[in-house]
Amino acid sequence: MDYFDRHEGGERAILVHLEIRQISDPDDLEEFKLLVDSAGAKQLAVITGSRQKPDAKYFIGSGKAQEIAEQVQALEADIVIFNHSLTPSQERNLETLLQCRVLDRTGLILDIFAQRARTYEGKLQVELAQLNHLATRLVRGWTHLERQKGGIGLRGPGETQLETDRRLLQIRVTQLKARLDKVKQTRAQGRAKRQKSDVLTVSLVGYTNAGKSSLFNRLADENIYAANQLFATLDPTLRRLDWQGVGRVVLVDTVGFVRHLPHELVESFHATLEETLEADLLLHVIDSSSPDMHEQIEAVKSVLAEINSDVPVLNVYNKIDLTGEPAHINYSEPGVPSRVYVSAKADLGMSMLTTAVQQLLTGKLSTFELTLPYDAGNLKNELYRLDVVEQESYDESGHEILTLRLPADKLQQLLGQSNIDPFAVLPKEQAELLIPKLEPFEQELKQEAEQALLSDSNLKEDFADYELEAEPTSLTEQESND
Ligand SMILES: Nc1nc2c(ncn2[C@@H]2O[C@H](COP(=O)(O)OP(=O)(O)OP(=O)(O)O)[C@@H](O)[C@H]2O)c(=O)[nH]1
Ligand SMILES: [Mg+2]
Repeated sequence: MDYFDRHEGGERAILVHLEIRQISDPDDLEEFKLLVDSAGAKQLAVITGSRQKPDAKYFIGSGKAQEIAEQVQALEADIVIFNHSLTPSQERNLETLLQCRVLDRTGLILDIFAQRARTYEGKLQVELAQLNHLATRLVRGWTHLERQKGGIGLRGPGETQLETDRRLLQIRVTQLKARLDKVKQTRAQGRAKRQKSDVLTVSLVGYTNAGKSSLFNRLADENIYAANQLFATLDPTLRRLDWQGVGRVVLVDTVGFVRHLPHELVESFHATLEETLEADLLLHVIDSSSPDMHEQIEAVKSVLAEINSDVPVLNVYNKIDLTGEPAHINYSEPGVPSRVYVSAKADLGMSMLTTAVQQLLTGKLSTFELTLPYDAGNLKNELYRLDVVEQESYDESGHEILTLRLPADKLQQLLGQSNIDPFAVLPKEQAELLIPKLEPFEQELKQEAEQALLSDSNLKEDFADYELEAEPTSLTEQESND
C-alpha cells in the first residue's frame, strides 16, 4: 500500500468486527485491518463479538455498544469503524451514544478510493459515489459532533456545504455526471489511439496488496526504455518496457480488487478494468502468503468473468520469500506456462517470469524481412513509429530491407492499409504467416466442400480417368490384357 504517505498520526480508531450468523462472511478481519491501515487510521483496539442478527438500533447489542463507549473514552478515540454496512439511523444512533464519529465499511472503502483516485475520471467517480453515500445520511445533521477538519470518512465533498444545503448536493451530482460523460468519451478515443500505436500490452491485475505495483516498479526499473520518461509522467500506471527476451511491451498497473465492493463503486471499478480487456496478456498477481489466497483468487476470477475477459492469464504467485516456495514455473501443457512463483520484493524468480511471459507472447511476435517498395514511405514511417524495426539493410540490387518484429496480424493490417500484397514484399514462408490459420470448424467446412465436389458426377468421371492413368497397377493389368 505504497500509494500515499499518510498525514502524521492519523485518526485514532477503534475497529468493530462481529460474526453475524445470519451473514456468512467469515475471516475477513485481517482484510479489514489492512483496509483501515490503507485509510491511514491508527488502530487502538479491535472489538469482536458475535450475534445472531444485527440489532435494529445500534447494529450491535446495547451491552456491546456500552463497552465500545467506554473504550472510546479510555483510549481517546476519534472514530469507530465497523466492518459492516450500517444504516444511516444506526450510524446516527451510534454517534450519539459513542460521542465520536462512526464509519461503516462502505464509507471506509469509499475513503480509500478517494485517497487513491489518481485520474480525473477516477476522482469524479469517487466523489459521485461519496455524495450518493452521504446523501442518505445528510438528514442526521452534524451538530452533535465536533466539526472535523480533513479526517477520514469525509474527504472529497466539503462538509459545510453538505450539511447546509441538500440542493447544492444535487447540483454537484448533476455536474459530476455531465463531466463524467465527457471524460468517458475522451477516454474511449484515447484508448483507440493507444491500441493502434501499441504493439503488445501486458496488464497486471489482482487483489489489493498482492504486489502489483511492486512488480510493476521492478519490471520497469529492470527494463528501462529510453522513451519512458514522458510516458511515465503522463500516466504513472503505464510503462513502456524494452523487456529483455520479450521485446517492446506496454505494461499496465491496475487498481486492486476488494471483496464486497460498495455497489456505488462497482461501476467505476469495472470501467477502469475494462481497459485491461484490450491487453494481450494478463498477469494475475497473487499474494501467495495470504491465508485468504483462494478466496482472493476466486474474487478476481469472478470479476474477470463479469467483464467478459478472454485475454490469456498467467498466474503470478508473489511473495515466495514469505512462503519458502522455490521460484519455478508450472506448465498446463508443454510450452504453455500457467503459474510462476516469484517475489517482487526479494527479487526472486524474475527471470522465470520473463521466460513465461516470453513463451506466452512469442506466438504473437514474429520476425519478418520486408523488402520495402519504393513508394512506401508512409508504411516505413508507421513501422518506425511503432518501434518494430530491428534492422535496416539493402540487398544486392539496392532494395531496402527492414527486419521487423511484431505480431503477424499487425503487419497484415499495415500492409492492407497500404494496399501491399504480402507475397510481393516478404519471403513466401513469412507471407504465409499473415494468412490466418483456418479454425477447426472451417477446416471441416473445407473438407465438406471437397467431398461435395468429388461427388459431382462430371467431376467424378474426370477424376476416374485421372485415377486410371495415375494408377500403375491398373495400367499393368491393361497392358497384360492386350
Ligand atoms: N514479503 C513480500 N512483500 C511484498 C512482495 N511484493 C510486495 N510486497 C509488499 O506487499 C505490499 C503491497 O504491495 P503493492 O505492490 O503495493 O500491492 P498492490 O497489489 O499494488 O496493491 P493495491 O495497489 O492496493 O492493489 C507492500 O507492503 C509491498 O512491500 C514480496 O514479494 N514479498
Ligand atoms: Mg498497487
